[in-house]
Parts: sequence; structure tokens; C-alpha cells
Amino acid sequence: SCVHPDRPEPLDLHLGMFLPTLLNQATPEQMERFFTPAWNLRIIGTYAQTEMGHGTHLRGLETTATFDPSTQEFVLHSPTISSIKWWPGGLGKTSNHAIVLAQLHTQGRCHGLHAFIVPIRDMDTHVPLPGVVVGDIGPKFGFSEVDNGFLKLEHVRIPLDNMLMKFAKVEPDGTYVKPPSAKLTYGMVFIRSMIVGQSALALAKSCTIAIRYSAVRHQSELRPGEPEPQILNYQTQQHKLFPVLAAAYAFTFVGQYMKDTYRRISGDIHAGDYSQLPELHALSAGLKAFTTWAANAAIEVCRMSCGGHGYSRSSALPDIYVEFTPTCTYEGENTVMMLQTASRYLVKSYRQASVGQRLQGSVSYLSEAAAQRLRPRPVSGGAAPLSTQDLLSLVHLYQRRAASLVELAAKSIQQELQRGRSQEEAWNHSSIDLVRASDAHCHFVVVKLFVDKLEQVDDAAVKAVLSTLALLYALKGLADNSGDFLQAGLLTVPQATRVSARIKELLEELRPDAVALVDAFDLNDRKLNSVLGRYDGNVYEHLYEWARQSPLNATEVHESFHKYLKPLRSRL
Ligand SMILES: CC/C=C\C/C=C\C/C=C\C/C=C\CC/C=C/C(=O)SCCNC(=O)CCNC(=O)[C@H](O)C(C)(C)COP(=O)(O)OP(=O)(O)OC[C@H]1O[C@@H](n2cnc3c(N)ncnc32)[C@H](O)[C@@H]1OP(=O)(O)O
Ligand SMILES: Cc1cc2nc3c(=O)[nH]c(=O)nc-3n(C[C@H](O)[C@H](O)[C@H](O)COP(=O)(O)OP(=O)(O)OC[C@H]3O[C@@H](n4cnc5c(N)ncnc54)[C@H](O)[C@@H]3O)c2cc1C
Repeated sequence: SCVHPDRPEPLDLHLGMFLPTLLNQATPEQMERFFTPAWNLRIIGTYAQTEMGHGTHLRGLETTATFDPSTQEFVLHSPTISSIKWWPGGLGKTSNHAIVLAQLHTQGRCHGLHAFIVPIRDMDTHVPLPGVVVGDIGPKFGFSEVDNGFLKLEHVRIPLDNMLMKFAKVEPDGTYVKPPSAKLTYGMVFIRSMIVGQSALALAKSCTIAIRYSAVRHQSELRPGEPEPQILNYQTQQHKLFPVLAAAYAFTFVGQYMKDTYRRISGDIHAGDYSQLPELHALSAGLKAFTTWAANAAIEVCRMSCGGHGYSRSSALPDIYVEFTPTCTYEGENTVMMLQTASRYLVKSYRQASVGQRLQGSVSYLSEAAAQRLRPRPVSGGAAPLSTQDLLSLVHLYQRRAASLVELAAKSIQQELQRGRSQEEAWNHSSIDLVRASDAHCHFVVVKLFVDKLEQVDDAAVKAVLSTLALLYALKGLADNSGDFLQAGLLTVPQATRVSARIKELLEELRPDAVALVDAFDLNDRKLNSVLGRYDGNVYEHLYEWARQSPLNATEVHESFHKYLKPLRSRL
């Protein structure tokens, strides 16, 4: 199709959120009525949760859905300017339905946020329905292919059966039936889990382009009188790109793990077992934030490592950045997600471990740390010996760093409380530490999953090069966050010096395999859409060809000469 396979599209929300939300929250009757026509694109939907005044604070959303038992309808209304739905993808001009998140009012009481299917345009004429004011929010940083829209509802009536009632219900007399768990209506866990894989893909594309280009670009002089070397031979270029390459592999494995975990736990939830939902929420929120922040920064490293041509859209790197960067904001703003993981999971788990509870899942290390705290500390108290070759010891180092930062955050809250601050103030005055704790927890999870994956690799040569990448990922993270490890007494200054030296050795070791490692992502030229990242490396001819195609070159003398320059000259 003319649409590029990876560009944002107006149907992303229909495919990525409208259909999955129906699958997760519709009754069988609603599936019949809505899913089938939506699957056939007769119904085109979006997910309208965010409002002009609120995106993060869901409990602050103002759109109301008031049940009218006399007509068996809900009345959907936008009571204020700030309650206008704002941002939903595909809302402006594409969708004819929206899943609207609104505060449910029935029998004079508010029962919080629930999901309602609201028709917004006529199915045949596509004209907005009565009471519906809808349109596009205007040009954005990117996503120009997507009509992110606004939606103002003026006492719009929908049938009782348009409330998604798989979990919560409203009876015909207006009685509200609670869901088995209030957390089931939050949603977003699916897409956050998927975004982890999107981070991996963005990294794989960016480092494929930058490393291939660095293999064909010759520049400057390494040894006097010799030909200009490949820029990939410069240590600084390797230091920029090989950690990104390692992260691309790391996040690929984490993305697979996140998808598998989502599938497993959502299966349990569908079977009525909600026990793992907190772990899934914490993991998806934290890893979504961790991987998107890391990938966002790494795409820019790749672009800048390609010099001027990296700034050309022919490289594809500007577009990759522009399309990826909103992942740090949407589906849960990253700082808020990191705080969720810390406050709703890590600190809670720390407190449970501190009273001897055996923890499971990704926080089981907090039980080990709690037991450690009860044992007499070794007199030396110094950092354990550091192996820059042994991956398992590095995993343990990351685990201890995470445990240390979770403890530091929990103790900060305790200290703030002892100073007489309220619970809320104590948490707010510890939120920098809470974000650091989440970041360290996610970093440990990523390193651990990378090393765990190696155990599944049978081919010795592949295992060897992946182990080198895992070492580089772990040691580079240790160097970048050496302050945490030093502060926690897990690293000494001489050891930090050894880490830097080892990183240089690993860059040299990876150099011969770098191009093969990006080729292994198997991203064809159409998917990459990059002149610099072409598989055949024939950059310059295609760069010139690409420029020649520029619309500005349609004529030798652009109309602007006659319209502006010539008249300007005559006035000077
Ligand atoms: C098929 C395609 C697949 C892949 C393609 C990928 C992409 C392409 C497709 C689509 C994507 C394209 C474009 C993106 C479009 C973007 C869409 C959006 O942005 S949708 C809007 C997103 N908005 C948010 O995420 C809002 C963020 N805010 C919140 O989630 C809440 O406000 C917050 C959790 C921060 C606070 O809520 P609050 O009610 O105050 O809860 P509290 O912190 O008190 O916690 C209460 C309780 O609930 C638990 N909990 C919170 N959230 C969840 C959850 N999501 N799931 C489960 N549980 C949750 C929390 O842990 C706590 O539990 P305890 O009481 O502690 O036990
Ligand atoms: C490209 C794009 C597509 C989108 N598509 C959709 C869509 O399809 N459907 C939809 O419903 N929404 C969509 N959104 C909206 C998106 O979900 C929200 O922008 C996002 O949830 C962040 O909320 P906000 O914009 O209100 O930012 P805010 O929450 O106002 O964030 C602003 C700042 O406040 C900080 N902050 C907020 N709360 C806290 C807190 N409790 N503690 C500490 N700091 C805090 C944040 O960290 C951030 O630095 C989209 C947004 C974008 C950019």
C-alpha cells in the first residue's frame, strides 16, 4: 500500500486501542454488536480518555455519563472547556465511534471512570451527530498523518447497553454493580506492554542506519598519509553506537518477555484470577517508561553520529525520532509511570519484605535484601570483588543497586513522616528517589532478562557475541550510573576505572561483528526507508537521486525568484 508500514496512521487507535478495549471490556452481546463491524472497518473507533485539562489524573476527568432510567439511556456531557476530550488519535476526522471514558453517575451517586461506546458521526454521511462537536486539534511536533482530535459532547444520549459491562454493570433500574476489581477499568496495560517492543524496534532501526552508514562513510585521517578511515573505526563512534546496539538486543528480549507476560497474566485475569495484575501493571508501567526514555535518547545519538546527512530526512532518523518521542508521554507519562511502579509496587513490596514476607516475581530480590539486612554486616563493609567478565555477578550487582535505591526511597518517606509531613507530602518530597528506585529496578530487570536469554542460545558463536553485547550493556549502564553503585558501596573507584577499560576492550571486540549484528535485525530497505541505511551501502548515488526528487527541484528557476527576489532587487 502507499502507506509506509511503520508510519503512524489514523487507524492506529482503532487497531491498537479500540479493538483491544472491546476485547477486554465488552460483554459477548457487545462484542457481537460492536466488534464484528469494527473488525470490518464499518465502525471506526478511537479511545477518548484524555481531556484538555487532564491526561494523567484520571480521577480528575470531568466528562459525565448520567444514567436516565426513564429512557434507559446515559447522557454524555462535557461540562467545562477543560473537559473537552483532547488528543485521541483518529478522533478529528476518521472515527465514527469513540470509547469515551466518563464519570458514571447513577441514582445520584458518582461511581468513577467507566467506558462508554459513543457514536460520533453518521455511519453513511460521516457528518457529526447531534450534540457532537468534533475536529482536529491542529498541527503537532509530528504524527502529521494522524488526526488527533477534540470531542465536545452536549447532552448526547446513548443506550444503557453502550456502557462496556464485562466487569462493572448498571441495571435497568439504575443500580450499580461493582466490578470484581476496580483496577480492571484502568486499561492501558496492553498498549504499555506493546510499547516496550516498539522501543526495541526504534533502536534496531536507528542503530542499523547509523552503523551501516558508519561502515561506508570515510572521514578525516587516522594515520598520516593513509586513506580516510571508516568512521566506525573511531573509538568515539563505537562508544556512541555499540551500546545502542546492545540496548536494541536487550530491549528485543524484554519486549518479547513483556508480551509473553501480558498474554499469561491477561489469560489468568480472563479466568478470574486477578492476583498478578499489580505485577503486570508495575512491570508494564516501569518498562514502558524505562525503555522509551532510553530509546528516545539513543535515536538522537544515532542521528548525530551520522553528521549532516543524519539531519536529512533521507536518513529516516528525524522521522524515527519525531514518531517515537511521544511514547514518553502517551499511554502514561513516563515520570508518572515510574512513580506508579515505585509507590504502588516497590515500596509496598519493600515493606512486606521488611516484615519477613517472601516475595515473588520481579521483586523477589527485596526479600533477599531484607534478610541480608538482618545478618551482621562483614567488617570490611567494602565492595565485593568485581568481575568485568562474569555476567551473573553483574546481574547481582544491579539487583543490589535496585534494592539499595528502593530502601533509600522508603527511608526517605519515613524520614519525611518523622519530620511531621503528611503521607502525601512525604511521598512528594521523596519522588525523585522513587523515580530513581523504579529506574534501577527496571534496569536490573533488563540486565537479568538479557542474561537469562543467553541460556536459551545453543549456537556457540551466537552465544559468544550476544554475551559480549550483554557485557557491554551491563558495564556501560554501570559506568553511566556509577554514582548509584559507589553510593551504595557496591563499587570502588579502582573498580570503576577497570570498568571503563573493559568497555574499551569490548568496543574493539564488537567492531568486526557490528554490521552483521545490525543485518541480523533483518530490517529491509522498505521498512528502514533510509538512504544512509541501505543494505547495499550505495549511499552517495541514492542521496543525490533523493535530492533530485525534491519538489523544489521540479523547476530550474523556482517561482520565488520571479515573485519575490526580482521585485525586491528592483526596489533596492
Ligand atoms: C495492535 C497494535 C499493537 C502495538 C502497536 C503499538 C502502538 C500503536 C497503537 C496505538 C498507540 C498509538 C498511539 C498512542 C495513543 C495514545 C493513547 C493514550 O495516551 S490513552 C491515555 C493514556 N493515559 C494514561 O495512561 C493515564 C495515566 N494515569 C493513570 O494511569 C492514573 O491516573 C494513575 C495510575 C497514574 C493514578 O490513578 P489513580 O486512580 O490515582 O490510582 P492510584 O495511583 O491511587 O492507584 C490505585 C490502584 O490502582 C492500581 N492501578 C493503577 N493503574 C492501573 C492499571 N493501569 N492497571 C492495573 N492497576 C492499576 C494501582 O496500582 C493501585 O493499586 P493498589 O491500590 O496500590 O493495590
Ligand atoms: C501523540 C499523542 C497521542 C495521544 N493519543 C491519545 C489517545 O489516543 N487517547 C487519549 O486518551 N490520550 C491520548 N494522548 C494524551 C496522552 O495520554 C496524555 O498527554 C498523557 O497521558 C499525559 O497527560 P497530560 O498531557 O495531561 O500531561 P500532564 O499529566 O499534565 O504532565 C505534565 C507534567 O506534569 C507531571 N505530572 C503530572 N502528574 C504528576 C504526578 N502525579 N506526579 C509527578 N509529576 C506529575 C508530568 O510528569 C509532566 O512532566 C496522546 C498524546 C500524544 C502526545
